[in-house]
Amino acid sequence: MAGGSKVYTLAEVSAHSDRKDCWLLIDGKVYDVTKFLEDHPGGDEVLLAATGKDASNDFEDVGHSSTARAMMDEYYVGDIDSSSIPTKRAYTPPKQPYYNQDKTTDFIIKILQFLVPLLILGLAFGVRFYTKTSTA
Ligand code: HEM
Repeated sequence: MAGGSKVYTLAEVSAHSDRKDCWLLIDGKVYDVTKFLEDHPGGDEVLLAATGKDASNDFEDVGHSSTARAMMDEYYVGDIDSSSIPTKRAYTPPKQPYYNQDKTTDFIIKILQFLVPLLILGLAFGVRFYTKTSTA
């Protein structure tokens, strides 16, 4: 099958996912690699495993040569209807326990951590001073 300018949905591409009929979706283009399965240097299993989805990452991860990329034209049958590919879900931050945005209490705690030892020190000096003067 050659020279297709047909637009397929992901569901249509997914319908061709076996050894006798194997289509791949790579970079928005649809390839019928059925005849190439046995000749693929990476084996047929990887190609079959890459069916029914956007195989662009799988294809790129292997680091295919320019020769491999040139071969693709031969198997090109059409393009993908991009609206049929599920888009990545928007990032939703994980639910966190209540976060104290108001730093006032933190600030008060820090001041107290600093003041309380000072207070104790002052008290100790006060007591010492008092006991000294009273006994003198
Ligand atoms: C129309 C699509 C594809 C064509 C024409 C193609 C062609 C080739 C060619 C010519 C090679 C030999 C090495 C090179 O020249 O880069 C190769 C290797 C390989 N390909 Fe593909 N390939 C296709 C799709 C895929 C996909 C979707 C996968 C999925 C993972 C894949 C996995 C591999 C692996 C694992 C190797 C072996 C790499 C190695 O052993 O060095 N290929 N392919």
